[in-house]
Amino acid sequence: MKITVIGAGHVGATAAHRLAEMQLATEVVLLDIVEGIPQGKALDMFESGPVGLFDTRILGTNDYSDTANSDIVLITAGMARKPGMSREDLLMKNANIVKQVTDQVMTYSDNPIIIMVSNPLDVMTHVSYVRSGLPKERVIGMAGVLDSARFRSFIAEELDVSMQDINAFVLGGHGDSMVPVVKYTNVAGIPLTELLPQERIDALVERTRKGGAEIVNHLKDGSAYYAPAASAVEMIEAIVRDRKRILPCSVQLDGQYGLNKVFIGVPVKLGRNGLEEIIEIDLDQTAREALQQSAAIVETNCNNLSSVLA
Ligand SMILES: NC(=O)c1ccc[n+]([C@@H]2O[C@H](COP(=O)([O-])OP(=O)(O)OC[C@H]3O[C@@H](n4cnc5c(N)ncnc54)[C@H](O)[C@@H]3O)[C@@H](O)[C@H]2O)c1
Ligand SMILES: O=C(O)C[C@H](O)C(=O)O
Repeated sequence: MKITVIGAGHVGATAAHRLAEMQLATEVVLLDIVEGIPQGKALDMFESGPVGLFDTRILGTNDYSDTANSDIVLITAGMARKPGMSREDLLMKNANIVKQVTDQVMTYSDNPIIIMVSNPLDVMTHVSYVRSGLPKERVIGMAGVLDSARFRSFIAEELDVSMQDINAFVLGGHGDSMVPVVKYTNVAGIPLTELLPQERIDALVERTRKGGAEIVNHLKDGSAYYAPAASAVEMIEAIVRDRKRILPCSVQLDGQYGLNKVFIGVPVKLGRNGLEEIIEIDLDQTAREALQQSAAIVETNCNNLSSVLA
């Protein structure tokens, strides 16, 4: 198994190290446009092998030929936002980066599974899907796992219970219009609505929606990376180990939820073939409308990119 991580910044480097420690690949390639950074970080990670107890080879490079025949490619290249910015403010710059990165990846790997991280997430997944020519099962965006992890961590803290017992789904686009689905949120099977009053649930939902911005406002010069990297690696682990995990991911819908040809976060089954099934859950009217609103924003942003995608 060969896994390439494009972008050796905060998310990319953190994910590469985690992939190596978990021995999810025999070889991890870390590529960045800046000379020296991927080489230095990869060597540093490799040297942690004897104490981290892993044998994964890690190569840092600026040369796409080193990514040849990758099974999985994690794309984290691009700008991160700063306080006051929305993820959409990154649209044009990152679309050009993701387009160029995808073209290079596809020059050296015939049939990789691409996991997108760069923002705005759903639109960048669309860009990579269009440029790569890969089937939709092989281009998947990471956001729902992160947004759900945030919601789960806030619920665990509020109830003073183990994170392990919290199940939650956050669907929709990875933006202010994301859709935390309280109906499917439970603590060891007990519906959240039986454990918390509605106003506390509303507060946790609101904090989840703004979870990315909360961290940007602390960091001042960049965005979250520990939870995002862990979330991307959870998706990769499901694929590498053919776990058939049900995780919320951004995938292209084909009529499900009344939506067509748009990338949006929904529950899917992830296994060796990438996206193995889109799961259509019953949503109440408010959640269904919120999902459709979220999808409309993604569609508008994709339409604004026709010149980049030409
Ligand atoms: N989907 C999510 O939930 C999620 C979570 C966190 C971050 N993100 C996004 O991920 C992206 C990366 O975030 P980060 O914190 O790692 O940023 P970062 O600035 O730390 O790293 C980005 C890296 O991309 C590299 N890069 C830029 N252009 C490139 C190119 N053409 N080819 C190769 N590498 C290139 C930069 O040199 C840099 O090292 C951002 O767009 C951010 O918004 C998304
Ligand atoms: O908030 C950001 O810009 C980064 C990422 O999308 C996040 O949710 O942490």
